[in-house]
Amino acid sequence: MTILATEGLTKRFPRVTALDRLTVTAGAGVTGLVGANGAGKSTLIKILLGLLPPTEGSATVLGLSPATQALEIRRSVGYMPEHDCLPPDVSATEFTVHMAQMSGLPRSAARERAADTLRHVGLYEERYRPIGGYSTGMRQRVKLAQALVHDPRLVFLDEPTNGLDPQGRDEMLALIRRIGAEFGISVVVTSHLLGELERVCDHVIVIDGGRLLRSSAIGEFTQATRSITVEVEEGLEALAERLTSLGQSVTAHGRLLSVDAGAPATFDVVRDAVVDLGLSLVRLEQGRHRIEDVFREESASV
Ligand SMILES: Nc1ncnc2c1ncn2[C@@H]1O[C@H](COP(=O)(O)OP(=O)(O)OP(=O)(O)O)[C@@H](O)[C@H]1O
Repeated sequence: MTILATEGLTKRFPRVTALDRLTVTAGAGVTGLVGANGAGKSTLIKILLGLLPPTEGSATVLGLSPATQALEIRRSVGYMPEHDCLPPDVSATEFTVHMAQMSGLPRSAARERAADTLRHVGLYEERYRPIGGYSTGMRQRVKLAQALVHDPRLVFLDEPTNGLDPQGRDEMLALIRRIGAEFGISVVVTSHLLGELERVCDHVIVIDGGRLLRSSAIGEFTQATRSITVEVEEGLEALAERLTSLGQSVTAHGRLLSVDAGAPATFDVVRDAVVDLGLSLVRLEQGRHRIEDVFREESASV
């Protein structure tokens, strides 16, 4: 089943072309939409929702046209925007019930759905507190709840991990996986980090400067870009030398080292080298790729 398709989709603003003849399709499941800041991700979502008209080209969402069937699309699609303007003086329950009613549910059904949805996103205990006192992570969950409350077939999540600490990010990613796997709702989720989407997506679309760079199943991405990122407080050069002498392929990116992880043992080799050299480890992560790395690989392989 195709959940979205674009054909030559172009959006020109007076000073910038945000989308440039984008032709892409995505099927059911969790799709990651990846691109650096300004790549055109939010513009694409807004066009798909019928909130912005394209300059040229066409698109469909769940087989519907955003140009002529935006209301039908909003009935079946949820949207978690990147920025929020949540009212500070109402509770998550009041807000989510209100959003459910806005999408056509009667009050009693809206209350029931809001309670269920808030429980699913992990906001049940705090649901009667005013949103003004919520942390960033809780606000993100309110935004997610309002996107899910009308039981959509598809949700667009625009940068849902923005502003979250590592634990909050992990929790949000786990929730996204559950939305796709347990509730059977298709998800399109944006991020500027391929590494975090790798963990939850079935398919990834990469855009750069409004153009399609790549669209593939996640397996093809991870094979092509598998690496380990390591950051130490001091002694990065010594670590790079040690790893190179151990036969590892190492690239420095400022304060970070990226190590090709061809073999499963590479992770242990890096950890042992850090310990042997007595370095203080800040970060050691598998499979976190900056989007720029994918761009480099793509242009190198052209
Ligand atoms: N309403 C607008 N008027 C003029 N330019 C705009 C408008 N909306 C977006 N743009 C420009 O279009 C380009 C793409 O923006 P968009 O918000 O779609 O990118 P993005 O990939 O979502 O990045 P970010 O994560 O930073 O929001 C940017 O150069 C942005 O400045």
